[in-house]
Amino acid sequence: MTEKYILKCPDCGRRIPDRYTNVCPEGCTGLIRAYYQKTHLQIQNYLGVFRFSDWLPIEGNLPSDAGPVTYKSETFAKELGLSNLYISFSGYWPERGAHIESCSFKELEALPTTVRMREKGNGILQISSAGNTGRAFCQVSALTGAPVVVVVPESSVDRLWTTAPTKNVCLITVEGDYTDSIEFGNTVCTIPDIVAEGGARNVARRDGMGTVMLDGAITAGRLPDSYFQAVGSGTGGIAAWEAAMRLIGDGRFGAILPRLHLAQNEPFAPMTNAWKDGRREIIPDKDMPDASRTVNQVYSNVLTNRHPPYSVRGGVYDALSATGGTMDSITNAQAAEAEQHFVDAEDIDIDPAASVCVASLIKAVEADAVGKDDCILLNITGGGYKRVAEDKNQYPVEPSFRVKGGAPIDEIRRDIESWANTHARRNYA
Ligand SMILES: Cc1ncc(COP(=O)(O)O)c(C=O)c1O
Repeated sequence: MTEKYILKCPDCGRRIPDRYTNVCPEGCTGLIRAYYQKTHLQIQNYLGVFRFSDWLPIEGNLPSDAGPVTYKSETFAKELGLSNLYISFSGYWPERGAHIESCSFKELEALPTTVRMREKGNGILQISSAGNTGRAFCQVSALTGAPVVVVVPESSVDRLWTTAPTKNVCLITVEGDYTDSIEFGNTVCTIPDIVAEGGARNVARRDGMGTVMLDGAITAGRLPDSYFQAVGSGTGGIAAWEAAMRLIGDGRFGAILPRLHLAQNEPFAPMTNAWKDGRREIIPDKDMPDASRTVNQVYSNVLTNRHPPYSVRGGVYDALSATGGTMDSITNAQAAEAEQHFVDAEDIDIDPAASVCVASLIKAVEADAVGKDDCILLNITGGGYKRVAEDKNQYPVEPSFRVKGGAPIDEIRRDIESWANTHARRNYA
């Protein structure tokens, strides 16, 4: 291999040229994966996530110090009786060197994705989000000037802010939930020059998230025995598995895949239900009955994806199978209690999704599902909201368009087209 990386389809094995390609041109459904020329990871002399450029599907980088930060826990670990608990924190906590100002690991996806579009694509990224992913892409747009179209439920609009002013964001709010924003986002992508970011299918997104596992293994000096994360789409779990396979190939971090412990939030836990039933398929009536009501009853609504990449080849089911993984579901009360416990011990506020993850660790410890001396990587996927508000200005992102209940895109198509025409060809950093 002479190129830095190649893309391959897991279904037909075909090698795919990267033109910001997220699906196999043969029509296969599996998740395309990136294979890197360097099997030995060398930390690059950049800041943040770009330190791991060897294993990111990009050539360049961005001047950002946002990246995952891993440290060995003392207080919380002691309270749980764990001797080897590593916390990977993706958020804002400058005292620990954590500088993700949009406060979640979604910025680890947004940074390399923006570079990949600049290098391999030729369009404006479109992102549908329950809030955190949208905010991450707005933040990267504020940093680089890259144009983005973000679609969120109206109720999430307060989550859309940046720490620098944005000039190239087209924010569209829709009446409804996360699924409604995904559906409207798909129609927005029928407009020329607007390109779906790709979600779990986007290798830059997965490998950006996979840097949590890389940073964790480098800090601990080995692959962890267990990895804990709260999931909505499960992309972070898939990414952790893929990164762990690369680390095994590197040879310096051990030869055993970490066991994935993924958690969802009751009463919306379709992947947990399917996995516990031993199924590769999610059966909507069985695994997420009354979804439009239950998605509004959870502690963390970023975990309410109704179409997760669970069954597809290279998806969550395969990641769990390969790692001997587990799936748990956490009640709102367990999440709230775990959050308080974590905040008191570690002294930083965390995202509700991270609280779900902390609760799943506590349950696993209580059930002896992990050993007291196991090397454990706890992915705190978001936090530091209070901390960032103390240090930084926060600029709300104002909606450009507000779409009322099920209104067709035709009413605003021309306006979005003209926005795209004025923004598509602007250069950005
Ligand atoms: C803070 C936070 N944690 C966890 C998740 C779940 O991530 P995944 O897409 O890997 O399931 C999300 C999704 O938006 C999130 O915002």
